[in-house]
Amino acid sequence: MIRLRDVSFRYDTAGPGGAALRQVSFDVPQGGFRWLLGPSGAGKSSLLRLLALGARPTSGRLEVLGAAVDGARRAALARLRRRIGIVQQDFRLLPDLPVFDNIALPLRLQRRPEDEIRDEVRAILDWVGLGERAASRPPQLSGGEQQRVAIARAVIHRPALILADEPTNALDEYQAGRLMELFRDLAGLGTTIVVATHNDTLIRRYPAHALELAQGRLVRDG
Ligand SMILES: Nc1ncnc2c1ncn2[C@@H]1O[C@H](COP(=O)(O)OP(=O)(O)OP(=O)(O)O)[C@@H](O)[C@H]1O
Repeated sequence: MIRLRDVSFRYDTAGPGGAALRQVSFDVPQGGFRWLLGPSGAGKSSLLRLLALGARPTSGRLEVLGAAVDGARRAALARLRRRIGIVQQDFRLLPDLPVFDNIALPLRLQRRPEDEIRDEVRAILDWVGLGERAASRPPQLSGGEQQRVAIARAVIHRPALILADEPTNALDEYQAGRLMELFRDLAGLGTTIVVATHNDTLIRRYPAHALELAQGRLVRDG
């Protein structure tokens, strides 16, 4: 469950009048899927950053997974963050760690036993078609392969909320379709999912409730 009420956000470095989000209000129920749309600079990444607890609103009220973010202690935010899976536009993989360990990170943070971790990582590596690349380092992979590692890392710990910024931009149509089917299955199991994209073909193929931003304001919720 996500709830925003009159959320505004301005970067510390922004000039006068340069708010990235202006009085944005919406709800997403648990298990809801939302496209996040809008032209470049509209505020999509900024909104995802707030939802990922990477920054706090400048004003307004934000609840993520049912918890109020304003005033929450850092330890509480850190616990909440572990229930969120994030696919960033630039993947943010650790270049010196093998693919296996990149994907295992969220499970290691949960202190899961190593034999369980091995089984889970192997299964998801097969699902993303990278079963043979477990020992490779991210810089040895293509863009699409790196994006699939980032997706695997975002979903492996079965987060309650998935936030994805252009998660298909390096994928081919077949892989993008499989990702959308995974998202649909996960939403059906109660995962809340927000996906920012410019991919019109994908949006047409998978029509869903959309949140649309323009110059930091929410101009569509439906
Ligand atoms: N680190 C930053 N410091 C200052 N201003 C920023 C920063 N990041 C983004 N902005 C500004 O905030 C506004 C919203 O940017 P944001 O990145 O959220 O847009 P976006 O919709 O995600 O764009 P894109 O589709 O290009 O990724 C823009 O005016 C941008 O210039």
